[in-house]
Amino acid sequence: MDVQQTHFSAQEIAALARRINRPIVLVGMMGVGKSSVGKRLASLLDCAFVDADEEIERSAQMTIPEIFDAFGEAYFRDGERRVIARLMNESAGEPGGRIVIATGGGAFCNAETRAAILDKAITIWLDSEVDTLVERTARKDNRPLLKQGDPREILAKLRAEREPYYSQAPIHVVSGNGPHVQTINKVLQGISQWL
Ligand SMILES: Nc1ncnc2c1ncn2[C@@H]1O[C@H](COP(=O)(O)OP(=O)(O)O)[C@@H](O)[C@H]1O
Ligand SMILES: O=C(O)C1=C[C@@H](OP(=O)(O)O)[C@@H](O)[C@H](O)C1
Ligand SMILES: [Mg+2]
Repeated sequence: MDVQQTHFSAQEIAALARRINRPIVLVGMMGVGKSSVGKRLASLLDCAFVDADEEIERSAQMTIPEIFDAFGEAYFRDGERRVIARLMNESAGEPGGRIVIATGGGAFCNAETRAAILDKAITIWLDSEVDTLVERTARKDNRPLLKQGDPREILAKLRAEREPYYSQAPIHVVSGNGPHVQTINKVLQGISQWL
């Protein structure tokens, strides 16, 4: 994403990037935009981007649906916990400690993972209405939890169950139906105000 598309000047974004001295971690429901917003945010801040789901797939040499199919959700959650612990530690090696990490939607519900992220990162809860989550998750067929019944019911139930965890993040950004840049502007503003 180009700086020109945001509400910020290149100088303002560079100055903000210099103030960031630890990982930025995106948490929130499936389809809220953690992966796609995270990638664009990292490119604007000129730092590395890691998607925890992709890391799990890379180390298992399997896709997430294949992992769920072959070994079940508990196995996936264990891998997810270990991968995020590793990413939180490795981020110290990035220039200025800056890196953007997109988590999978369930990761922040694990107490150990949540404590590590809250302790070491700038944590941003991306949040959307259920209708938006339904529409966005329907675009890709790679979320096994949504195959277990009606996706809208599952998303609404998980969103309500997980809100007590997500709401522990110090920065809350609502991602509406507009383009990515609208969410990015709110994220940049949220980080700037919180730092
Ligand atoms: N703010 C946004 N505006 C428009 N589309 C979005 C936005 N955030 C995400 N999307 C789209 O929604 C879908 C799911 O986004 P993704 O980043 O994979 O979410 P997550 O990683 O949180 O599950 C993708 O097609 C993505 O391009
Ligand atoms: O919410 C969840 O429990 C999950 C979210 C997915 O990631 P996204 O949030 O990036 O879709 C992925 O980790 C897995 O399918 C489980
Ligand atoms: Mg994702």
